Amino acid sequence: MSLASNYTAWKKLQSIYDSQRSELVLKQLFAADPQRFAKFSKTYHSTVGPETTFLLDYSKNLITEDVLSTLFSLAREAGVEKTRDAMFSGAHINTSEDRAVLHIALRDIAPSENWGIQEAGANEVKEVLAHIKNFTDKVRSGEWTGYTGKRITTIVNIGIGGSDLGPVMVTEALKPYAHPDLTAHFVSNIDGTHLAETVKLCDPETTLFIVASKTFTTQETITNAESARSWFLATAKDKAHVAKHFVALSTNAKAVSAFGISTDNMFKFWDWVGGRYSLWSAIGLSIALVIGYENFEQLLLGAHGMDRHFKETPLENNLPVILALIGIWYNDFYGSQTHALLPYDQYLHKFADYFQQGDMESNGKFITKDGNRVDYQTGPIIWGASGTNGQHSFYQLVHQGTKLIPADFIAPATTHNPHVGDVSSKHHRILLSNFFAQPEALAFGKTEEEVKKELGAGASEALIKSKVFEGNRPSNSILFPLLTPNALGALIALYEHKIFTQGVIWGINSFDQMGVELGKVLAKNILAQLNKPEDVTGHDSSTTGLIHQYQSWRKE
Ligand SMILES: O=P(O)(O)OC[C@H]1O[C@H](O)[C@H](O)[C@@H](O)[C@@H]1O
Repeated sequence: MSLASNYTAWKKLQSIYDSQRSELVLKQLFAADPQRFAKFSKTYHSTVGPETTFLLDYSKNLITEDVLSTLFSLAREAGVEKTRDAMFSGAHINTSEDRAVLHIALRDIAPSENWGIQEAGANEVKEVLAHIKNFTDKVRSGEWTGYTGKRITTIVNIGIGGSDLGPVMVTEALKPYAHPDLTAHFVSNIDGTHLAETVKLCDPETTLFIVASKTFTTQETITNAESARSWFLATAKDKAHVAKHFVALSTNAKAVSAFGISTDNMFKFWDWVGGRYSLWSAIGLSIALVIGYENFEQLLLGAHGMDRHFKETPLENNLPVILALIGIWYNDFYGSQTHALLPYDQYLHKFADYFQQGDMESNGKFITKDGNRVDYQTGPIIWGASGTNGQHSFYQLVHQGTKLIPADFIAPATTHNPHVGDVSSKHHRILLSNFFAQPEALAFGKTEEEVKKELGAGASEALIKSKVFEGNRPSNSILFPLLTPNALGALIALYEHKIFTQGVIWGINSFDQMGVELGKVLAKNILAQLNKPEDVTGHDSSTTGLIHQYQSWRKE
């Protein structure tokens, strides 16, 4: 496998960038081609389940047909199609861990394509889905009761990283579908404050703890779960009651039993499900509890539709591939460091947080699969907030700062909350007017002449200059009818496959996460030294100094 920078198409892209960059001006490109929107936008229609549609408009990007076709050549040269097919067949494309990558098999439903069947064992997937359905139906109907016979009203998911962010993001996004009498909390941080503040809101008689951990060895999760159990037993007393209030989601049955949770109350998944791709697996139990199994299935089906699109559509019409390639154009040729995800939907307020792990843990790597150091940028820094809040904080820099920040604007045409008080339609129209205006302002800006005209005679040069918007700042817009479980599933899968495609082009392994290990090991070593100053050995003077100061100040 070669470095991406050695590909012919990469070199061609570099020369296009060097020679044509000054011509890539959105104002001119739009003026020169009235068909630009038609040319550079696509509507996605799901081929499975209920009609899920969305429009991807990528016309406000610094691209021409020549740039795009060279980007498609790059994808072909890098073997995107081949590696994609290898993933769907169950090949061990996660080479460093020698594992298949089959989150696509978790949502391979109705009708099943048997993707990666040998590896995934479709029956096992179905069995776990049936287990989830059975359990969630019981809890939601009140048939499953706590140790005093009361129904469960509160669930607390204890997990971190992929065992937390997906469930948090999706349950927030799909609140309109939530069970009215079930409240969900999520505890992730090892900071005891997180659990302490959460259990203040819980009654041990009516709370169900879901211990979510793929490995079941994660320090934060196991510590939080142990503390939650002792909080529960302080009231419930009898250990036998734990069975009604603690379930586990894991690939590690042995560790689950050792923790004291019966394997009957364990929902299993497999090592071919990456943590940051696991909301579709048993890790989604909290989602299914909150929105109901049928809606959870719709989420899976939405993703399945996008999987098919990704697998079957030629690259030129393939939405995840288009997003990936445009991202590479900015990341590797314009030198952009970040990519903003800006959903104009309060329900999607955790979307950027979710894809911080999804994208940055997948593609934040400097070593290729065959061990070479890359000589180009890989994964972008993902960040963002829901509109319009961001407009009143960081958009200043996006519009007039010195950095090029490509952004995706995401919005539903219809809101779940058309009526607020006795006001109808107003909020959503204002919201969407901003969703349309911001990409327009970024792309086309405001010239000095326009500012001068506005300010009239006598305005100082400095004031005029400060009000100029250079424009030519790129963005994608994604518009869909309504944020349903199905639409959300498709949207998440769209970004998952974008990440995949970029990883293949950069030649890195998007499915391991070696970079999180070193800190964990050092923390373990330091934890054993925290008692006494004389135990603190083997560190640099800064680390030693910090620990000594902590030891002198602490009051526990
Ligand atoms: O689900 P767990 O095994 O508890 O892992 C939780 C998280 O911790 C690890 O450090 C990884 O970086 C994440 O990818 C993972 O999602």
